[in-house]
Amino acid sequence: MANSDRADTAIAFVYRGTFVHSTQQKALQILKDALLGVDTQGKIAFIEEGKELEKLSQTFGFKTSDITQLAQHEFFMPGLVDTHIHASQYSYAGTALDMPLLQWLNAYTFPVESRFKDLEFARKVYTQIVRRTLRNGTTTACYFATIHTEASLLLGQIANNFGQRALVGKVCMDRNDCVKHYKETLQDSQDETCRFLIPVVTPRFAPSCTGALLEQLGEIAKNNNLHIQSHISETLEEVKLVKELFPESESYADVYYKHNLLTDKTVMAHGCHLSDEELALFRETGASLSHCPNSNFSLCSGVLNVRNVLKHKVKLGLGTDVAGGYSASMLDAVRRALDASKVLTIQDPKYKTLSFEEVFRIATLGGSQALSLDDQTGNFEVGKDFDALRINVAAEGGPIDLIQDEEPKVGLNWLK
Ligand SMILES: O=c1[nH]c(=O)c2nc[nH]c2[nH]1
Ligand SMILES: [Zn+2]
Repeated sequence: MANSDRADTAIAFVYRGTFVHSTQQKALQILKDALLGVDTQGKIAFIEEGKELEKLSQTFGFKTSDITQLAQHEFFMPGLVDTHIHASQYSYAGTALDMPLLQWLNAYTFPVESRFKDLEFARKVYTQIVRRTLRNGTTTACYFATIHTEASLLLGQIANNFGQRALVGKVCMDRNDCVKHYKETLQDSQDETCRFLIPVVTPRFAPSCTGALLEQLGEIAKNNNLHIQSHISETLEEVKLVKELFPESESYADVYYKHNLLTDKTVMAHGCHLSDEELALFRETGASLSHCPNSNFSLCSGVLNVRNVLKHKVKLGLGTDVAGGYSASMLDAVRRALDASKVLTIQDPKYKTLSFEEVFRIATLGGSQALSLDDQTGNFEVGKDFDALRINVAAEGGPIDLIQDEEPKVGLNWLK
């Protein structure tokens, strides 16, 4: 939209100062002394250099006295996007990390998740996780809830009340031989997914679902143009199990593909052990991956080769994967993603370590692309929602000690 068209919308806020974000071309762009206007719908009306003030105030009809000036040590950045987090598992985050995935699910996860039929327990945990992630700078989250529809709806309501952009999935699973009461019938899983408002169709992962359920979920997603989320190729043991359970499929990715669950609105967590052929299938279908390094280290699952994912032009976001990941902070996910990349460089010195700037992009713009929300959020482009964090690196009692007279640097320590 041209500025003259945008001028028709009333301006609610104008900020002047430093803006840091990513674009397709630049992993990290620092705009110093920029002016950003937000319209009454919360959308970015303009972002231009400070020297354009006169022209902008005439075009958009705001007074210079209305401008909010950021302090020297402040900047705006886009809200962080957590592309994979289990809200229900927050109740035991930071504990129970002494087993690999399949055993961990049976010993800890399923028994805890089965408690979410109790709405008061659900309200308590879901309020805490939404509060905590918002405090950590996560303005958009793609949540797994549990198999319970009412509690999953409650999570959506709580996120909405706190002002967090949330995709919420009622978990679907009609196969669970370990905690026998924590599963649904095929019919219930289908009916409850349809009853759930704005659902993210959420088959837990292929081993928890029969082919019949995967097929129904693929149909529901297709008929209603819905987002889809699941897990894929997190551990080698899981890959082997999927081969046994779905012998007719060529690969793990093919299981989802055959059931119409790999689309341009799909986000799959992990993908540590995907082959190049499977990555090509992701690229072809427009499906994306959520890189969850804390979880991958904590459950000893594997190390995602992010360079290879990017080389295959697969959309990629970052996820905390609470509680396989012990931290609900996306800043932790950024740090772990860098660690994971360095592990690969240690193993093969020719591996080009990811830069901080690249991981910043994956945590913001990449996440919005992975969730197919990049028309609304992810960076400071005109027309998108103003979805931002105001960072003060010199905040009283904050975690950073500034060296006098130095220019503020963008690094890994602006948030606790
Ligand atoms: O990290 C994970 N957390 C889970 O809850 C889960 N379920 C299936 N696969 C999973 N992986
Ligand atoms: Zn997960």
